[in-house]
Amino acid sequence: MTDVVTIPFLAESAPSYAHHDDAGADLRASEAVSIAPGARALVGTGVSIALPEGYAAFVVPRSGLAAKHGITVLNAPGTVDAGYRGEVKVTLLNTDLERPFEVEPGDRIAQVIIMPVSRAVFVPVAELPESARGANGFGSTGIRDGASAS
Ligand SMILES: O=c1ccn([C@H]2C[C@H](O)[C@@H](COP(=O)(O)OP(=O)(O)OP(=O)(O)O)O2)c(=O)[nH]1
Ligand SMILES: [Mg+2]
Repeated sequence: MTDVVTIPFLAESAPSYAHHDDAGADLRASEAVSIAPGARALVGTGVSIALPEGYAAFVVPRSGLAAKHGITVLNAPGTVDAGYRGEVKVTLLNTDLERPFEVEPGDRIAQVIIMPVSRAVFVPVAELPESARGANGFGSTGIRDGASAS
């Protein structure tokens, strides 16, 4: 394990890593919420953190909830700024159009990844340096090898 970042938190318990080498620490719901089919809900975690300057925390979905229940994080990755001292919340979306999803307090509903982030200085220029991709994007390379892009 390298680059251990110390993060002060306010709560009964911290986000927790299921394994020592996991990238994501699980966030627990602090409240019971029923999410109707196709609906979203802002779910509290009860946790507030103080990230060191130069870091951010990204709230991302758990694959098991996505694959088994159609639950995702609507704004993934949710961005927690270093200066944010409020409660970390998770915007869950129930993509299942038939079954509601029940959140109970303590349920591990999402995970948070702590990352160093660069601070940019945006500099206006007359033209940008050339690149192989240029302005191509949004499917320009296609999906299947050997087929023309569409
Ligand atoms: O999934 C998330 C995303 C954000 N936040 C908190 C921490 C973050 O620092 C703050 C603002 O997030 P963001 O910048 O994404 O939201 P905004 O809509 O731009 O709000 P603001 O105008 O407050 O920046 O909300 C969360 O708790 N969970
Ligand atoms: Mg913002």
